[in-house]
Amino acid sequence: MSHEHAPASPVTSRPGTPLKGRIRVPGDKSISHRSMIFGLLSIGETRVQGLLEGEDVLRTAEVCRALGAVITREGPGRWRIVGVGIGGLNAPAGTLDFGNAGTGARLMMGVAGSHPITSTFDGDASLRKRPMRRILDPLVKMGVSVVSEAEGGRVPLTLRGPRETIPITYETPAASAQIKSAVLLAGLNAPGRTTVIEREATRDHTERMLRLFGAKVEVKPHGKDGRAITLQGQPDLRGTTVVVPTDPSSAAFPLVAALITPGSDVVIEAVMMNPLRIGLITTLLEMGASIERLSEREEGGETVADLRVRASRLTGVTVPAARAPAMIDEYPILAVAAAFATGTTRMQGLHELRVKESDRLAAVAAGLAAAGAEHEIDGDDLIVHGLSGKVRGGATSVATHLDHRIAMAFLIMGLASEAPMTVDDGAMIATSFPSFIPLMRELGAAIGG
Ligand SMILES: O=C(O)C1=C[C@@H](OP(=O)(O)O)[C@@H](O)[C@H](O)C1
Ligand SMILES: C=C(OP(=O)(O)O)C(=O)O
Repeated sequence: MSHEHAPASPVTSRPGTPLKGRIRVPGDKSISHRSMIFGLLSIGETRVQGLLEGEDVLRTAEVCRALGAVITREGPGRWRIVGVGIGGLNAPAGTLDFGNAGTGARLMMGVAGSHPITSTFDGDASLRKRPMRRILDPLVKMGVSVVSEAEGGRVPLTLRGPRETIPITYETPAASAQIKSAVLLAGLNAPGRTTVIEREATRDHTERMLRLFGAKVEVKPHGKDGRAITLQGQPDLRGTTVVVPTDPSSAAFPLVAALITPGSDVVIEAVMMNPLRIGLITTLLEMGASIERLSEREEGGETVADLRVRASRLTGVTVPAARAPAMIDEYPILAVAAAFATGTTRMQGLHELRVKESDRLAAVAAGLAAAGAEHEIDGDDLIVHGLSGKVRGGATSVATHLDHRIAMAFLIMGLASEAPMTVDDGAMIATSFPSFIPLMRELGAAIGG
C-alpha cells in the first residue's frame, strides 16, 4: 500500500577525521520532476541527462507513464520520454501514487486536473498530512471538479477536469513554487492567458522550462519582491534535450559538513547557482564561512560553480523572512550549522516549514534538544544559540518523521559533535539524495547503518 513503508532503518554518524576530496551531487530534484512532466506534455522526443534518480522523481516518471508517456532509461541519469502533447493525456487506469513527493503530486494536479479525465492522487503517510487546498482552490477556479478528498483537502483525492479549462489570474496565498507551477501547468491546457502573481519570487524552474519547450511566457516585476508570470495557453510544446544541473539543496549537506568538521577542505563540483536557490550560501557567507565559487560556467541553462569549502568559525546572524523562498529546504541544515556557530542565529518567518514532509520546525527543535543544542521557537522564528563548536550530540534516535532532510541534517551534525548521532530511519534519504551516504564516505565521513 502506498502509505506504508518498509521497517525503519536507523543510521549513525560519528565524529572522525577532517573531510577531504571532490564530489559532485546528483541532479536537481525540482528540474528532474519538471523534465518528466514537460516530456509528457510535449510532442516528440525529450532526452534528459543528469536526471535525479531519487524515489520522488521515479514516482513522477511512473505517473507520466500512466498518463500516456513512453519513458525509457538509457543509462545512468539518461532518460528518453516520448510525450502525448497538451490535451492528449490518457485517463489513468489506477491511483496515481506519489509516495513522499509533494512536488510531484502538486504539479501533476495542475496537469491532470486541466484535462477531461478523472485522476486519483495518493501518497505515503507524510504526503497524506500535507495541505492540498492551496492547489485545489485555483484549480476549482479553472473549472476543475474535486470529486472527493480526505478531510481538509488532503490526499487521497480525485479530480475531474472540465471540457475546457478556464484561464485565470491568480495571486498565490503563500510563497510557493509548487502553487505557481500547478496553476501555470493547468494554464497550458486553457485557451488564453493565465497569469500567476507571486508577492515574493520563488524558484523559476517552471518558467524556464516552459520557454525551453517553446511556450510564450512573460515575467514582469510585481511590487517590491514579486513577479507576475503570464503564459499563453495551448502552445505546441516540442520535445527537446534537458541537461539537469546539480541540486544545491543536496550540496547543502556536504557543504555544511565541511564547514563544521575541523580541518576539512572539500570541493563540491558544478553546484547550480540559480539566485532563487542559494539563500543558504548567502547566509553562510554572512556567518563567516569559507566558500569559494570557482570556475563559474553554464550547464543546462544555469550558472554552476565548483565550491571550495573549508572548515570555518561561524558567527550567528539574523536570517530575514524575505530570504526564505531561496533557501526553504535548507533550514534544517542551517540550524545544524548555527548550533556550531558562536552567538545566536535567528531564522525568521518559517511558517511554511510546518507543512513540509514533516513539521520541520518541530522536528528540528526536537533533534537539537536531543543533541544538547540550545534553541527556542518564537512564533514562526527559530532561534539557535550557538555552542562555539562544542555540540554534545549523542542522540540515540532522532525522530525523522519520514523526512529526508531531517535525517541528513542530523547525520551531518554527528560528524562534528562530541558523541555520535543516530537517526531513527535513513530510508527516506533515497527520495532526494540516494548517494548521500556513499558520497559522504568518499569524503571520509563515518556514516553507517
Ligand atoms: O517547486 C518545487 O520544485 C519545490 C518547491 C518548494 O516547495 P513549496 O512550493 O511548497 O515552497 C520546495 O520546498 C520543494 O522541495 C520543491
Ligand atoms: C519539501 C520538499 O519536497 P516536496 O515538497 O517535493 O515533498 C523537500 O525536498 O525538502
